[in-house]
Amino acid sequence: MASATFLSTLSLANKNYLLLTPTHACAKGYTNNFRVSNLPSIVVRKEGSVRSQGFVAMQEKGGSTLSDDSRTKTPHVLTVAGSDSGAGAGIQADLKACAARGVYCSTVITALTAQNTVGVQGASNVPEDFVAQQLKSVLSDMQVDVVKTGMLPSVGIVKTLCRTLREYPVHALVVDPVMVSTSGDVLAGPSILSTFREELLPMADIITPNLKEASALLNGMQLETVDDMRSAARLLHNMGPKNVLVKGGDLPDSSDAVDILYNGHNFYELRSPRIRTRNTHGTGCSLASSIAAEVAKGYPMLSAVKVAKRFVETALDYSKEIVIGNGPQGPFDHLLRLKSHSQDCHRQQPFDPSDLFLYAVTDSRMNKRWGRSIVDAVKAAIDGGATIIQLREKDAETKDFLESAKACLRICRLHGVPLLINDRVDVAIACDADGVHVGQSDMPACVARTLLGPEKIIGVSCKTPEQAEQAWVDGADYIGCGGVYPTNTKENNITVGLNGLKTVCMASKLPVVAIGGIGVSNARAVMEIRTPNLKGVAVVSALFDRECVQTETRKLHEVLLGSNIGST
Ligand SMILES: Cc1ncc(COP(=O)(O)OP(=O)(O)O)c(N)n1
Ligand SMILES: Cc1nc(C(=O)O)sc1CCOP(=O)(O)O
Ligand SMILES: [Mg+2]
Repeated sequence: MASATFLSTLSLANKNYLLLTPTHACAKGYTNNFRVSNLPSIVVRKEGSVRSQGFVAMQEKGGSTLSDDSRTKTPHVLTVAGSDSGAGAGIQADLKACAARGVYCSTVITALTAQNTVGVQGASNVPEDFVAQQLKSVLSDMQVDVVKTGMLPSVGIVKTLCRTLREYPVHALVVDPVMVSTSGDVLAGPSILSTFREELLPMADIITPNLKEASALLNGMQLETVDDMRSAARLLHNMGPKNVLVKGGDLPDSSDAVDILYNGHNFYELRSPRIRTRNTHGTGCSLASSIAAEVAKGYPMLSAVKVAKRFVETALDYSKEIVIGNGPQGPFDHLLRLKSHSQDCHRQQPFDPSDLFLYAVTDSRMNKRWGRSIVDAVKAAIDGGATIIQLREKDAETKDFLESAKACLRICRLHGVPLLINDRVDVAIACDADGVHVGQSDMPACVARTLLGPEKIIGVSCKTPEQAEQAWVDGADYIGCGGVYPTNTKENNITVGLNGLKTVCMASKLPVVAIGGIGVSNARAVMEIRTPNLKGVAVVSALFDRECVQTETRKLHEVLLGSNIGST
């Protein structure tokens, strides 16, 4: 193995950074029996603040040379567990949890189970030597940071794992001592207990038993109170793991979910409100995998447990209503995406450029002047024929803006009209709007895209072909081009005129909506530049600085229909 001092000779091309040696790493909590090839490196600024955490790739066992650069390594969890055909628990839950927590997850399958939300209908163990082969395949090739174990159905498989881990030590071992499924089916019998106690637990950085598992490991000890959990944690700690997390989810008479973490010195009582849901299948596997994921990223154990618990609770809460399977214990959604929306309140359609036909952009000052609420303004515009709405509330307090946006969204969803938020990506995310419109000095579209995901609509204001090209590169869906005419609505706005509009349209790979000083009197002239990707007009004052928004919108709608745009 490369010596520890060898690492301290490392330096980066950029002399402003230091690479922490194993001594530093140990001080940061990386104290386990990791192999040097997995040694986490922490790059810090000279003045001491952590810049990034990563892992330096080193030559496999026995090597004393580092790889030729200081590429950061993807945190990697290897799960050694059983397959759940229903995909709520086991290997499948581990993969989803790790993906959700942003770490790579490889898999060694110990057993196949025929399983669903009703229970476990069948199980078949993978032969020991094939478990050994899978372990070797992964550990001899990939730089695994943390091994997480789930269903280990035979003494032979536990022994195989322990033997392999001695041969290929990793940074940390997270043991979820799975014995009984949530449905009550036995996944690892009592014969396994002594091997757990004698071989596996002493190697573990953390074990995560629930009350039944803790009781089984402690020869049937009664666990009914939080004090009992503390006693159990202490007794289990005596068996050798560095940390014990006794999960109190099954504790009777408790409105909170209480877990006890014990590290041999301190007890931490981790409480959170109990989430009432049938969708708890796979909670234990997901929690252990999430802890493994956070440890793989370099978090100390207490932080890893807290973050993992918060993640699982959020996912459970989010998934309260999802319905998968007919049994009593449904899976939950790790990626927070399956939440059911009723058909009429969830935008199902991808962005349709023809939605830009009559684009109504609100203005808080105008609404105030005419004594109408933003919700009433939006309703009236939709009734008049607006095909897309943008909330451009420059003076609104964030809290009020969010509330109004939610109310407007309900109306827009009912009518199938997309609702975008001007400038405020945070508000768009918070209310689950259909997208945002950003200008050249707002959040860059590529960043908004990362935050909003691939499906939301992003519009970008562009006055030049170069800006239009950048909007395309950044992943925008459309551009707004203006000011076509002078406007009082936006201060110091440069007017590009019909020629400028045409130039941008011809250069743009994205659909275009024209904006600035447009109303009933000139909308036709705008559309008559007749470039195929000019799809409509965006209008503020000609709709909202008027007594009757609905009437003005209807008039503009008629003009636009007359100009036969969007059809070329
Ligand atoms: C459809 C549409 N086009 C252009 C704009 C202007 O956006 P921006 O340049 O960010 O200016 P503000 O609207 O934020 O003042 C727009 N809002 N909508
Ligand atoms: C918000 C906005 N953006 C513009 C641009 O040129 O990008 S012009 C503009 C104001 C449009 O308001 P009205 O329809 O009242 O002229
Ligand atoms: Mg803006």
